[in-house]
Amino acid sequence: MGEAPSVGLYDPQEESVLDDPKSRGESSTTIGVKTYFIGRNCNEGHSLEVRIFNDSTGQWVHPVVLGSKPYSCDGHSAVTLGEDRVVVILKGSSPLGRIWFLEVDSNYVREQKKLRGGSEVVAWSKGGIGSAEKPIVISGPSGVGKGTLISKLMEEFPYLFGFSVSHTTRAPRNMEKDGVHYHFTNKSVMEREIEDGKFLEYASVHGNLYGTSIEAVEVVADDGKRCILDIDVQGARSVKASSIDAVFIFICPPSMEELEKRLRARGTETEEQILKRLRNAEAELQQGVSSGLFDHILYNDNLEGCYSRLKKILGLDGEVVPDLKQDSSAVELPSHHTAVTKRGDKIVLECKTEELDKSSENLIVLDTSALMGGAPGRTRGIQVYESDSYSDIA
Ligand SMILES: Nc1nc2c(ncn2[C@@H]2O[C@H](COP(=O)(O)OP(=O)(O)O)[C@@H](O)[C@H]2O)c(=O)[nH]1
Ligand SMILES: Nc1ncnc2c1ncn2[C@@H]1O[C@H](COP(=O)(O)OP(=O)(O)O)[C@@H](O)[C@H]1O
Repeated sequence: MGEAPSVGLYDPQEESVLDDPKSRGESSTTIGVKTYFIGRNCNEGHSLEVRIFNDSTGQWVHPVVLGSKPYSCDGHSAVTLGEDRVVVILKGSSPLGRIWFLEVDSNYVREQKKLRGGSEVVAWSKGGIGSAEKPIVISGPSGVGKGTLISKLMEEFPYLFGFSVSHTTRAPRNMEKDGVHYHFTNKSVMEREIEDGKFLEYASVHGNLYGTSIEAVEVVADDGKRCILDIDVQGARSVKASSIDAVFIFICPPSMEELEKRLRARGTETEEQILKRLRNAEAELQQGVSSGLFDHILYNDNLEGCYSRLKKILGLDGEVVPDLKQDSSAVELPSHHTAVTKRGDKIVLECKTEELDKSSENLIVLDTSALMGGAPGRTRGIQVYESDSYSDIA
């Protein structure tokens, strides 16, 4: 294992060590020959920045940083978890979540390194407490009724579901609003954002680019809702190959004639676009039905019947509608901790609480033994509980 460099802050201008990182709120954690320095950047709204010292080469590296960055005003603690990630626990007010993971050698990071010609890459993933419900991916040919079914679901259960607003380079239709139905963008901007690692998946569909940004899914999860993605079969395949664990649903038309009728009746496409969509529908249907990619295939013959079957799949057909909100029974993480230690899979925070003018110490345990997901999405499955003493923590 490499030794951490003499403590100090790297000055990108000077390429030299300046002062003690602790005095600037910077943490350092070592995995193998690399030490990861994580500290806030006051020039960039207090986002946490990452730089790496490679002990074997004696070089400092500024990695490509993927994912949304955490923000911290009051400091943080960092501990390694296995050989592939660092857990970062923020102090102070953190409306967007207190637990973050910096992946340094996960499958996703290795893939991204390869795509970027071997450059050093790290990726942030926000931590999710408890096991939030899986996102729902809905695919199917144009005009089959995906949007109609999703709208019905969102109208009936607005507090349970949130729609992942995709980016697209196609022109808006009459009634479509930017930021609501899609984020309308152009090809060069979207290609640059894809290059910057801002998208969970993207595909060229009917001659335009479409993609789901990491942020689109995060916004829904931050709202404590279950995310619905309306994406094509290529996008569904990318999501399936990623760390995101989702429910995959494919919607089929009763016949090609009925599909054509619905597309024409919608009246949103030109004749040329309708013909292109119908041509593409054949291949989509074949892949959707036979690829084994989808967990459920629904025939949208009669709308109400199809909607009922969709609700059944999602466990919404009973009298008691389940509370799909994120685990509300979880212990709240206090805004400050005084020390952090690691015991196997468990991270223990020592916290001081001030109540009725009395201060007491307690231990908050973050159990990471059943983590799921990870960058480019969330890392879910953290269990949080209180403990009276270290001896109770197995
Ligand atoms: N891969 C991918 N496909 C998307 C995304 N957003 C929409 N699509 C798909 O793009 C296709 C065309 O969508 P759209 O232009 O809205 O037409 P519509 O399906 O006829 O309503 C549909 O199959 C959508 O499911 C996305 O973010 N990623
Ligand atoms: N089961 C159905 N029967 C008849 N028309 C339907 C049905 N489901 C949807 N439609 C209609 O078909 C058209 C296409 O539906 P839409 O939801 O826009 O499809 P998609 O989002 O899959 O492209 C819309 O005009 C919609 O009202």
